[in-house]
Formats: sequence, C-alpha cells, structure tokens
Amino acid sequence: MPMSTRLNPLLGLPFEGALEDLGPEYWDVVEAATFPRTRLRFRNDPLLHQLGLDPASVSDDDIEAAYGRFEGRAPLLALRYHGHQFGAYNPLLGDGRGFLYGQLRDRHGQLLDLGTKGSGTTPWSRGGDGRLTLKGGVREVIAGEALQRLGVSTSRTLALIETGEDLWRGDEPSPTRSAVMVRVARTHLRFGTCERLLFRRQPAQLERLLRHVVACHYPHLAVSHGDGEPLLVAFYGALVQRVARLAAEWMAAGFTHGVLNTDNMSLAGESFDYGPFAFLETWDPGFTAAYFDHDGIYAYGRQPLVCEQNLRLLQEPLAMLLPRAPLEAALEPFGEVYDAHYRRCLLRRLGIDAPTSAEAAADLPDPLPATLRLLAGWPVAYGSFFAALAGRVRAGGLPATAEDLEPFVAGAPAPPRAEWLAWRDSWWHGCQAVADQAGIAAGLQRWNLPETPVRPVIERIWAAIDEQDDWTPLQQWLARTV
Ligand SMILES: Nc1ncnc2c1ncn2[C@@H]1O[C@H](COP(=O)(O)OP(=O)(O)OP(=O)(O)O)[C@@H](O)[C@H]1O
Ligand SMILES: [Mg+2]
Repeated sequence: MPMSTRLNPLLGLPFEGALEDLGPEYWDVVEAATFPRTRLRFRNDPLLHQLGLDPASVSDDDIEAAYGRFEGRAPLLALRYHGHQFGAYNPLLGDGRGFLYGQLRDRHGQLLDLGTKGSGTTPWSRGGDGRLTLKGGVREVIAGEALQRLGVSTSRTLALIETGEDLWRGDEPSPTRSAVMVRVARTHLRFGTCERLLFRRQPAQLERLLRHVVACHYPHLAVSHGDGEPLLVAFYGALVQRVARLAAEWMAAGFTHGVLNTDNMSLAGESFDYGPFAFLETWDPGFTAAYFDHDGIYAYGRQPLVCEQNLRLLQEPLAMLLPRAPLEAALEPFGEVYDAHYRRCLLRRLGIDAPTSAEAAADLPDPLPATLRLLAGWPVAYGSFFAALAGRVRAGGLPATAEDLEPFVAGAPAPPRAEWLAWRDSWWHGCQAVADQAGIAAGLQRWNLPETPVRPVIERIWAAIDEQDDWTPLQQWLARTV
C-alpha cells in the first residue's frame, strides 16, 4: 500500500514575498533555534479560518511542525529597525528574538504578516537569548484577544508553543519556561524602521519602503493621490488618523500598553507588542504599567500625547522626502479625531449609540464627563463597572426611570452621591436618546468583557499553569471572552 503523504496545510499557505522583494537592505536571513521539545499550548482557530484554512484540517502537530520546528519554510527574515525608547534614540535594535515568518492574504484579501517571537537569536540579539518566556507568551495571547474583543485594532496570537528550555529573567521567578509565539499583524514595519533609514541617510530606501507600505496597507490612497509627493503626505495623514483612533480605543478599553517606544509603533497604525501591558483597575490617568517606567512616561493617561509625539518624531525621516508644512498640517487633526473616536468608543461601552445621542442630547447632561467623574471618585475596577452595568441591564432591562437604577457593582463601596446621581441621570437620558432601545442591552454585551484581564486575573491564570500545568483557567477565560 502506498504511504500516505499528507501535507501540512500550514506549509501549503500561499505566501507572498512582499517584504522579501524589497531587498536585503531591510532585513537579514536568519535560522530558527532548535528546541528540545515542542508542545502546542494555544491555537487560534478563528484566525486559522481567517487565513483561509479549515481549522479541523490543521492538527496540533502541524502547528508544532511549522512554528516550533520550523519545517519547510525559508527564508525567515529578521527585520532591521531602530527606535526612540523613553525619549532616547537607540540604533541598537532590530528583530532580536523573532522574525517575519511569511506574508499572506486573508479571506478578505488583506495582506498580513506572520511573525514569531522567541524563535532564536538573530544578528540583532546583542547578547540577548532570543527567547520568550511562556508567561510572556500567555500574556500576549490574553492582550490580543481581549483588545480584539473590545474593538481595538490589534495584532493577535495565532499559536503559542512551549519549547522546553529554562530561561533566566530579572522580572520573573527563574528558571522560567520558554515559548515561541506566532503573531498575526498587518505589518511588522515600525516607525523605527523609517528612523533607521534617516540615521543612515538613505532617502531612496525610505521612499521604496513607504511606497511598499502604501501599496500593501493603504491601497485606497493611490486612487485619489496619484503616486507622487501627495501620496506620501496622504499616507502620513491616514496614519495620523489611524493612530489617533488607536489611542482612543486603548483609552476607552482602559488599556495601558506600557512601552510606547517608536519601535513598537506600527506603520499600519495597529496595536502590537504586549510586554508589560496592564488593564486599569481603578481609573487613574497616572497608572503606569511597566515597572521600569519610573517617570510614568507611558502612563495610561499620557498615551494620546505620546502617540502624537511619536507621530511628530516620524516626521523627521519623512522630511528627507517631503516638505514639513504639509506633514504638520496632516498631524493637526490628531486631537479632533482622538476626541471624537474616544467619545464614540466610551459611549458604546455604556450601550449608547454615539451619533444618535450626540444629536439628541444638546440640552441633556453629557454621560461622557459624568462617567469619568464617577469613576475617578468610586473605587471600582474600570472594566467591572461596565461589565456590571451590562449585567444589570441584561437581568433587569432598562430602568423605567433614572431613579430606578441603584449602584450595580456587587461588593463595591457606595459611590460618591453627587457623582452617582449625575452619572445615573446622564446615562439614563443618554439611553432615552438612542433610537434602537432594544440595541442597548446588546451593545453593552458586545462592547464589554465579562472579565477584564487585569493583573490579578492574569496572575491567577498563570499560577494554575505554573503550579499545576493546568491550562483550564486560560481556556475558560478565552471561552468567556472571545
Ligand atoms: N530575549 C531577547 N533576546 C534578544 N533580543 C531581545 C530579547 N528581548 C528583547 N530583545 C530585543 O530588544 C528590543 C526591544 O524589545 P521589545 O520587547 O520591544 O520587542 P520584542 O518584544 O522582542 O518584539 P516585538 O516588538 O516584535 O513584539 C528589540 O530589538 C528586541 O528584539
Ligand atoms: Mg518591541
């Protein structure tokens, strides 16, 4: 009988060499590490589907073979980049523990990168071990899935594979377990990819890169802006809009990225690289996620400002190709776009359809500032506030009058009275202005998480993995969330 020669469907994916074709100025060919063991710990079946695969046809071993043993895929590319880190320029960066595995189109025709993290050393590792801790990988899975569910433009984890090595880290009890994660992102090109080309005074290479970015990630711009200077200005303007909206989405989600260096800012305006991130517990603009961010530079409330500053830093390389004035003009709308989108994102977490209520609510109290004032004075967890509101409306329907609504966060102290009453009335009136009343409960379910992955939640999930190799709390959290 002939031997069955079943092909790994992951290796049959139609990869495109978009970045590879740009040439070796932008990357180095690398090899993945050989790991003592590979064991699949997380697979993202909805993402496999989005990539055009039937998840049922992809075995766990297929995933380990492709992304843990790196069978049958070349070239693997470590991308070159620099960046501003905590305000200081660092030319000693680049993919030091991961690489671009491949690029392909999803079911909608959108070009996506598959990138790895923790897959071995590269010319840019600079003494680092090229590895990712299993806990770091679990945290990145959780961040991507939570943000996606909250409507934030984000990269996601396709797979997480434990790789059987002991790692030593200053910020985790060590030895600690190792992993490779595979990330799906619109691009791994960063603001810092452009900054490196300014540092090296390579305008022609920058122009090639930007034209590639526009063709792959902003194709609609070519229709109205031709292919000259105006196209590149339009790209910058579109990126400004995307980043302003992203910052608004983080803020409404109560998410602190933690390390908003320009090497962690995507040229597609998408959120990625989840290291020391944290979701807010009580609402606090000064909340800082990274233990090494001593001055709170990347604190929760500073994120819009930092994003705008990073966009201004990006003007430096772009100014090799473009005059300053149109770039400055393109940055101008940042605040307005941010404000409008933040409003929309926060109101939808309250079940309120923003455009409808904005029109109707001219002489009514505004629920947005009332919500922030209440949360600033009421020590409840930010995500729990919204989840409890969703639960209250699901269980009891919309209150017939504002007075019928009692404080709804179980186990919380009483809210400050004046702030509570102001919020209660503004929310209730806001709901009255919504055209589709039945949609309020559905909106509250859609835009809020049953359980926000604040640090204690992640630590509980990790403790089960760490102490008993029990992955059920992670699976349960994912099942409730996604
Ligand atoms: N363990 C490591 N070994 C080698 N290089 C590392 C290691 N950890 C971080 N680096 C490098 O340090 C720099 C900053 O790291 P950072 O944590 O922002 O990126 P990353 O998390 O490794 O990757 P990404 O930004 O793609 O998520 C990058 O150049 C990164 O490659
Ligand atoms: Mg990074």
